[in-house]
Amino acid sequence: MSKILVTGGCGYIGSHTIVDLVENGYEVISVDNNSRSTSRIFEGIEKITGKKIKNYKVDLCNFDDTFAIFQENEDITGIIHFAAFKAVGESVEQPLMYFENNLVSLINLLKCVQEFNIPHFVFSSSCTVYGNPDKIPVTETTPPKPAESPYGYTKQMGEQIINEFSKANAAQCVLLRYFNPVGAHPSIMIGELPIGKPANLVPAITQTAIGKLPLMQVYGDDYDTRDGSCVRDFIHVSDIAHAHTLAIQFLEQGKSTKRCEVFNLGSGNGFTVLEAIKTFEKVSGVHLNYVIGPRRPGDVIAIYANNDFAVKTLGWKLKYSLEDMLLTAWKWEQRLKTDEKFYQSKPADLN
Ligand SMILES: NC(=O)c1ccc[n+]([C@@H]2O[C@H](COP(=O)([O-])OP(=O)(O)OC[C@H]3O[C@@H](n4cnc5c(N)ncnc54)[C@H](O)[C@@H]3O)[C@@H](O)[C@H]2O)c1
Ligand SMILES: O=c1ccn([C@@H]2O[C@H](COP(=O)(O)OP(=O)(O)O[C@H]3O[C@H](CO)[C@@H](O)[C@H](O)[C@H]3O)[C@@H](O)[C@H]2O)c(=O)[nH]1
Repeated sequence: MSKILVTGGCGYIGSHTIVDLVENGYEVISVDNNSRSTSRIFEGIEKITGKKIKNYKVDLCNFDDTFAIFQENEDITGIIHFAAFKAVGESVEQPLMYFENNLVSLINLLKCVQEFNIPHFVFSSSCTVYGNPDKIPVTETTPPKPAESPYGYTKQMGEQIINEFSKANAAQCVLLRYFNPVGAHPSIMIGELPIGKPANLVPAITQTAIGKLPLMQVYGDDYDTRDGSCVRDFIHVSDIAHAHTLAIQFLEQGKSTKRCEVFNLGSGNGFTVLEAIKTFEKVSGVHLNYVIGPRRPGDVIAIYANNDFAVKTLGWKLKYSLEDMLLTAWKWEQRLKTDEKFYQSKPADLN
């Protein structure tokens, strides 16, 4: 059985991917220092899969501790690297913290890939590498634009580091560019746990709907789009998760013709912020308390994916609609309300 090391396994996308890997017969271990998450998420993973997952509470920026995980698990066949800081605004305020955490952890891992001859490496990238594209939908060959934030630079630099690494090493790599992952596992046993006031749209919607936030703002309705609000490609987190299993299978089956392959992971549909809100109101039956506010600096106006390459090459079939994404996110928010520790969570008391 293949053994996959998932970094950031307690996080939003990592936890959903662990479930998908286990359901597809993989043995999984996780490493997460819980700087942005709680290991309590494994209770949910265990309920869904019936499996206990071993997590190493290790900071990947610590090389010796990271190396020790590989010494203890010499049979690791692949790595899926999610662990990173991801808040765009925070990265503008604390750029060095972002460059250090996201790049040092990546380099430490790649050193271990080299040292232990790990054949397969999958990296969490982002459509942020396309910036404000001249033409939509974007394909994998759409030229990258300069990043809008230090966070964005860590993704662009991460891609470059892996590209160069793969030329000089035996490992084969896959870069997955996510669009806007939202929603929760259909079992509602795991989902997103934003820390503090959510910066992202869907947690802002669900927290407003449940009354945790009094009101939310739509950042701008004067863009050149069909209703004036920004356009995004929302994709269910479980569909994103399954693409990781397919990426590992693609590498294992020797189907990659390149040392480093890139895939867009989006639904291929663009919805506006106001359309997402209307869809939420329809599926939840809740009237959302929102106002139109000013534009948020740095926001991309409109982006969505051409996902043909992932669909054809990986055999990726999308299961979930925008309605499913918003309904599962809403059910998860309602579930969190019954668990005060999660519901009231701040970074320090998550663990
Ligand atoms: N969620 C999104 O909208 C989105 C979009 C595009 C790309 N991504 C990327 O996908 C990946 C996963 O995102 P997510 O939404 O699951 O984020 P998340 O914050 O929920 O999960 C990341 C996990 O990594 C852990 N971590 C961070 N630094 C670490 C370190 N140095 N050592 C060990 N563990 C560490 C955190 O504790 C957390 O559990 C990230 O690389 C993110 O940049 C996310
Ligand atoms: O309270 C809110 C929050 C968001 N938005 C708008 O909703 C859209 C989506 O915003 P958000 O959910 O923050 O996602 P993005 O800005 O598209 O960025 C996400 O998606 C990128 C591409 O995957 C990742 O790189 C980022 O890390 C991730 O935060 C944008 O137009 C925002 O202005 C609002 O109107 N009100």
